[in-house]
Amino acid sequence: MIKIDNLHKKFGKNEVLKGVDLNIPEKGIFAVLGPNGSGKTTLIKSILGMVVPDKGKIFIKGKETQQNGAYRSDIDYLPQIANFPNNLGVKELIKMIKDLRGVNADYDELIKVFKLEPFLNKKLNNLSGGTKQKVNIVLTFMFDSQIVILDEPTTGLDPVALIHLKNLIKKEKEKGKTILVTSHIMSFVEEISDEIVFILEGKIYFKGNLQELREKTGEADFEHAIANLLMKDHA
Ligand SMILES: Nc1ncnc2c1ncn2[C@@H]1O[C@H](COP(=O)(O)OP(=O)(O)OP(=O)(O)O)[C@@H](O)[C@H]1O
Repeated sequence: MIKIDNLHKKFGKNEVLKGVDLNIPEKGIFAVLGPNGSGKTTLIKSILGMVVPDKGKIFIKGKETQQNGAYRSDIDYLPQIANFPNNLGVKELIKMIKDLRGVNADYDELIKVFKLEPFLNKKLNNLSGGTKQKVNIVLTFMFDSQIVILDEPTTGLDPVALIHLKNLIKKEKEKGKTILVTSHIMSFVEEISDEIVFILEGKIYFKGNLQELREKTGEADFEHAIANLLMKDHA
């Protein structure tokens, strides 16, 4: 579904991606993990065409992304920091994004699940961080693309909203979607992920399922297994 060949990206002298090779098959939840600043968002933005790599190729469904931007309409994206226009109301924003995208959007159920009805006519700058994130989630999941990319989707969510988010992600996977997610919340990653993709020193240091991760690190506990990989950073 997503194939990345020898991807390089630097910002000034800061070499962030140093030859990333990655193959993400169809259907499943793939967690992109790594230390702060390791390049998770840079990798995601490269897939989305929001960062232009210095070298390397990205293929989505077999088609090279740099040659045709049309593939982007096949991806639903939840950004780490959503910069909403603050003077818009929630309902107006939802409608605006729907019209911009120009495809079918289904948001009534999502608004209900995340209990956003009381906020529909409120301006975005009057909302709490967690409520803004719920709006961010609605804007992502109201579409029905084959690929879903979620950059830190749990930020600011209360435990009830977190449960709804997890159910939503699992439900989307059952529809056959390919979901890429970054998060620093290990219990969340452990519960939802089929595979872990771990970035270290600009490359994919590990890719495999939870069992393979346990075997590689010798740690039965997921959080300790990830910490074990993270500590390789300081070796
Ligand atoms: N537009 C940019 N200009 C300059 N440097 C950038 C830019 N975007 C990212 N970087 C740098 O690239 C490195 C990787 O950043 P990135 O946001 O991809 O990391 P991350 O793994 O997502 O981090 P975190 O876990 O903290 O969210 C960092 O050192 C960051 O400062």
